[in-house]
Amino acid sequence: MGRTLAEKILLAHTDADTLAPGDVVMVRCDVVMTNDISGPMAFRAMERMGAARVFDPGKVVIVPDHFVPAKDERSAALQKLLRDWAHEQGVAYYEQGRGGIEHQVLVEEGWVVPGSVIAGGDSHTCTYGALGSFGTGLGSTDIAACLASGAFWQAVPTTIQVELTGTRRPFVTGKDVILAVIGELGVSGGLGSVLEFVGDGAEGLSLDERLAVANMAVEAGAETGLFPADAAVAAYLDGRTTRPWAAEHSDADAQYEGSVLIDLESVPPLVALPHSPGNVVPVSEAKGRAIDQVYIGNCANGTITDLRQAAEMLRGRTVHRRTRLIVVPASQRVYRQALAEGLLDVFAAAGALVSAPSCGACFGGSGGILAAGEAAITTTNRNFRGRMGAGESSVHLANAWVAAAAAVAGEIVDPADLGVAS
Ligand SMILES: CC(C)[C@H](C(=O)O)[C@@H](O)C(=O)O
Ligand code: SF4
Repeated sequence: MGRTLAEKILLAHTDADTLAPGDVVMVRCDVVMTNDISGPMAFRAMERMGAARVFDPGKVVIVPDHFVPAKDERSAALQKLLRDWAHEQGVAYYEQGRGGIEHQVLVEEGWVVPGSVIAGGDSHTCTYGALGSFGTGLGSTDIAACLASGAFWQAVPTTIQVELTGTRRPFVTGKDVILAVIGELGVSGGLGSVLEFVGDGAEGLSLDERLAVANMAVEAGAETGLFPADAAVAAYLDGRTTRPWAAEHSDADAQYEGSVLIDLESVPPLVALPHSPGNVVPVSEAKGRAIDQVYIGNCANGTITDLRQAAEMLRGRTVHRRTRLIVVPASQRVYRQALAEGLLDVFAAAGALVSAPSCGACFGGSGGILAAGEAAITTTNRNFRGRMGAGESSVHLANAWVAAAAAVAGEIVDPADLGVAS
């Protein structure tokens, strides 16, 4: 019987001769990643396990990103612990100013290659599926086990095939593709599964857009979201990594748990209404909702592609007087690229605040917390109640075109109604 891409990757990382969905197998990791929240917890768990050193310093990456720059004494202490630990263990460490949000950093820095297994102390480790890597988020105790032994227990997931066909309409991005999928599957429809994206519509997504899609696989409950590696991935990795890799695909007779077919021509720009990423409606149905804060950033949609879209919408325009706009490039590389392209000046001229690469307000950490009664539209991936601040605030999720258009209008609008500034 044929195997899915996920089964092939996992099998290559176990000592087993065969595996099937539901089997619990010990999987070797190629990379273990953790951050300033999950890291310190994992280090303590590692100590309790009696492990003093990591299994392989060349395979461990530490990225402080959730509370950077340190927002208070506590976050400063956590970051000091992380920094000291990383240096003591001799593992890779991306200091603020040289890194950014963990997932963007790992991809940019060539840690992520097709066919690899990456264990991350963060639920959006599934982002790496954009490059055909089995990236998966684990709890801190599992991360501690990975740091100490280089392996973790994984229940072999089933695979749901998501076929994307056709051409996208204007102002429709990878964000809308994944919102459409979550709208269809629901927030737990992917539990115990991997989402595998195939079809001409998947191949037509740029790498940045694939990152946005894979990133939100976990919002459908999935273990990860996989794109089989293709020429676009090969081109991206060229000169970026020395890690060996090979492109794999699911066999033609592989067994799927289910399938979803999305005709991209029928997908308009979408908005996930408060308080669930599964609460998806066409932007036309969200029109007219007043917006206090627009936030363009996060590990799903803080890429140069997102910033270009936002800048195109904002060039020569100003942010509405009742609204504030915060733009957070996902990494220092994205920041510098945006600077070189003049995008940061477009934002500043429009009256937006450009912040340092960080998780920032995405999870209510710092730099843009919402007050009770406030409404936001963001390019982030979660809009649970209280996610960005007060329990009585509300968050809408959308792509960068829609978010930037809302900043101009002071309310949610269809970006097509506004058009891009000439
Ligand atoms: C705090 C952190 C470990 C968490 C996660 O695991 O995803 C965060 O990044 C989030 O997006 O909620
Ligand atoms: S940007 Fe947001 S979603 Fe991504 S890792 Fe940071 S807190 Fe989590």
